[in-house]
Amino acid sequence: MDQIVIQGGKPLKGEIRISGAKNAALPLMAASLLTEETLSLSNVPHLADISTMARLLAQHGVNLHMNGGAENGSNGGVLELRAERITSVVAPYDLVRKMRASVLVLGPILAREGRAQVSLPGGCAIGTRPVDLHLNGLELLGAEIDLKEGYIYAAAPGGLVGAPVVFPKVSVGATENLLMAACLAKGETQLLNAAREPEVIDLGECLIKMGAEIEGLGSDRITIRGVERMQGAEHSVVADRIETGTYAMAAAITNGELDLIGGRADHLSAVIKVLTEAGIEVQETNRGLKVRRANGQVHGVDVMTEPYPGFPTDLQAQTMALMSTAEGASMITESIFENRFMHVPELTRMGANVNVHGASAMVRGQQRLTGAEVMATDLRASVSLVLAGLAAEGETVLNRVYHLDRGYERLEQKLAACGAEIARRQASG
Ligand SMILES: CC(=O)N[C@H]1[C@@H](OP(=O)(O)OP(=O)(O)OC[C@H]2O[C@@H](n3ccc(=O)[nH]c3=O)[C@H](O)[C@@H]2O)O[C@H](CO)[C@@H](O)[C@@H]1O
Ligand SMILES: C=C(OP(=O)(O)O)C(=O)O
Repeated sequence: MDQIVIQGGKPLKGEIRISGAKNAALPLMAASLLTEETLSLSNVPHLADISTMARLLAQHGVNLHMNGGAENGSNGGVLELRAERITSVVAPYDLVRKMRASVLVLGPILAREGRAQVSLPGGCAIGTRPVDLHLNGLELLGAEIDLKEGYIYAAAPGGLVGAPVVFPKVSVGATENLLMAACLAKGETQLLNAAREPEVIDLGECLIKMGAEIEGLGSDRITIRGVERMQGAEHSVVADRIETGTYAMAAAITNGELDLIGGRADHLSAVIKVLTEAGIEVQETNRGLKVRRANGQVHGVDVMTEPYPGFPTDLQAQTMALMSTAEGASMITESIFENRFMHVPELTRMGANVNVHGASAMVRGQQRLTGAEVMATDLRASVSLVLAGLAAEGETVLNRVYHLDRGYERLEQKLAACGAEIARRQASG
C-alpha cells in the first residue's frame, strides 16, 4: 500500500490550479441517466470516486468516454456519457459500498425507468449517514419504497408525480436526488428547506441545459416543472471550493504564499471570514485567490460547521490542523456529522493539543508540531494530516493514502511544485 512522506517546515510558494469539484462531478455524472442523448462534462477531476461512479454507470448501460486529463496543469478531462438504454436498474452493493454518492443514481433511474434497485450505502467513518430523506422525498413523488436484503426497491410504474417536499433537515444528496427525479415527474415539485451548496446549483444549471424547468437554485425553495424528456448538453464542472480552502490553509499553516488559480471567493465567504479573523489574507485576483498570512501570525478563532452558506464540514479537519499551530485557543464545533473528529488522535500524536467534548473540540495552539507516522479513516481527516505534516518539524508518514485519492487530484505534484518536500512511496513490509 502507498504512503505519503513529508519533510515539514517548508513555506509553500507558487500557484496551484484548482480542479473541478468531486462533489459536483458525481451528481452531474448521475444526471446522464436522465437522457438517451450524450452529456458532455468538462473540467472533470481524475479521482478514485470519479472512476467508481464511472464503473457504476457503465454497469447500468451508460457508455463513457474520457478525453484528456489534468496532467501538466491543464483543465481536467472531458467526460462524455451516453445512456442510450438503461440495461440494468440495479446498483450493486459492491460498488455502492465504496462510495456513498452512488445512491444518486436512484432518483434518475427511478424517474426514467419506473423502477430502481439500489444497495443501501450503510454508515461510514464520519457517521451513520442514513438516506431516509432521499426515500421519504421520492415517496412523496409517488414512489413505492421497500427495504429488503440491504437493498432499496423503488417503483413508480405509472411514473413519478410532482409534489411539495419539505425536508426536515438540509441534505445535499437528498436535494440532488429529488432535483433529478422531479425533472421527469408529471407536474410541479417544490423542494423546501433545500440545500443551497454551489454543487447543487451546478447540477441544477446542467439540468436546465438538458431541458429541465427549474427555478430557485441557490435558495432553500426550488421549483421544478417536470418535462416529458431530457436532452444532451455540455457542461463544465464548477471549481472545487473544498480543494481551494484546503490549499488556502496549506499556505497559512506553512507561512507561505499561494495563488489558487480558478479558486472562487464567492463560494468560500464563511471560510474567508474565519481565515481573515485568524490573520490570513485572502485576496481576489483576476485568476483566482492569493493567500498568505497578513502579519506573520495565525490567531485562534471559533468555528462551527453548518449547511451552506455556513462553514463547510468538509473543511473542519483542515481548520483544526491550522488552529493546532495558531496563537491562542479555538473552539471547533461539528454540527453536520456526529463522528467527524477522527483526525484528533492523529493530530495529537503530532503534538497538537485538542480536547473533544461532544460535538466541540477545544484546540490550544502549539508553537510547533512534530512529524510522526499517522493514518486516517476518511478523506478530509487525511488531508488535515498532510497539512500538519507540511508545518511539522521532521518527517511525517501518512498511511491509507487511498482516502486522499478519492478527492484530491495530483495532491503531491501540486504541493511539490510549490516547494513542499512530499513524495509517495510503497510501504515496506
Ligand atoms: C458527494 C457529496 O456531495 N458529499 C457531500 C454531501 O454528502 P451528503 O449528501 O451525504 O450529506 P447530507 O447533506 O445529505 O448530510 C447532512 C446531514 O444530514 C443527514 N442525513 C442525510 C440524508 C438523509 O437521508 N438523512 C439524514 O439524516 C446526514 O447524516 C448528515 O448528518 O454533503 C456533505 C455535507 O455538506 C459533505 O460533507 C459531503 O462531502
Ligand atoms: C464526506 C465526503 O465525501 P462523501 O460524501 O462522498 O463521503 C467529502 O468529500 O469530504
